[in-house]
Amino acid sequence: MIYLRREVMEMIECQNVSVMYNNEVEALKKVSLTIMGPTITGIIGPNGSGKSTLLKAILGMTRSTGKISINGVSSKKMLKKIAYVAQKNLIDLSFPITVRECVALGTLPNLGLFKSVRKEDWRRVERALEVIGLRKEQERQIGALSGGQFQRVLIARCLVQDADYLFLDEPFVGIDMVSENIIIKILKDLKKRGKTILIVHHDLSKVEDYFDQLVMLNNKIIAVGATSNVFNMQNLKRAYGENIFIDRSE
Ligand SMILES: Nc1ncnc2c1ncn2[C@@H]1O[C@H](COP(=O)(O)OP(=O)(O)OP(=O)(O)O)[C@@H](O)[C@H]1O
Repeated sequence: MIYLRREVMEMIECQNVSVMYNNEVEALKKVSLTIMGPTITGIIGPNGSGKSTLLKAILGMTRSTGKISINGVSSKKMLKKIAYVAQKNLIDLSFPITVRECVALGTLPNLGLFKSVRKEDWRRVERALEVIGLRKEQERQIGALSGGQFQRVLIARCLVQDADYLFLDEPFVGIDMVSENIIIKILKDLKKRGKTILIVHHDLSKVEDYFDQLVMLNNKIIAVGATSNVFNMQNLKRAYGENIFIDRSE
């Protein structure tokens, strides 16, 4: 059998993208960048530097000026191709839904209105639960999971959606090391399968292990490119200030 590798180059492009909240906070100032895929790209910068806003602007969740395109098409027309996991504190864990049902929500963007989840989709749900190691917990309510387990469920929902792009906002905050390692392994595997992954991240000690590319922000672009070119003291000081300290010890 001959396997043909997909040679389409994925690309996210922002040209002069600005976001102003309430006519007073300029969260993004004329941000221009190109993210080539498949890659795992980290978006880093201090608190309030516009990291989440950048994801939301690409997703059309916040009003922006400038031009944002994915593979040359306006990003708003590409939303079906993007799976998004918001910051954990924005998700209602008291919603009465089981792990299995939560993962199955990932099938909805590809279903027609009022259609129910198909048999083959439930098989994809089973496989995703297997990959994240939570098959035994599938009938549990999501509110009864640990933070790390819940984050894994959200990743499983993205796997089921089978989107080309994955946007994750602070996926590793407040989770255990086992879950973090499982998630990063899955993400590296997804990259090998051609996905382009954007992660808002704040733990600088992991940056070199996790990301091929970096977007360093401080409301404007400080640097963009390969992690080996961007992640240096000079850029870090420009983004975070002179007192930056990185703890690389485990
Ligand atoms: N909905 C909103 N209304 C008004 N201001 C907002 C809104 N969302 C974000 N901001 C402001 O825009 C700026 C950028 O916020 P954003 O959440 O994008 O930063 P961030 O880098 O993701 O921050 P953090 O690391 O703290 O999560 C901040 O000053 C924030 O207070």
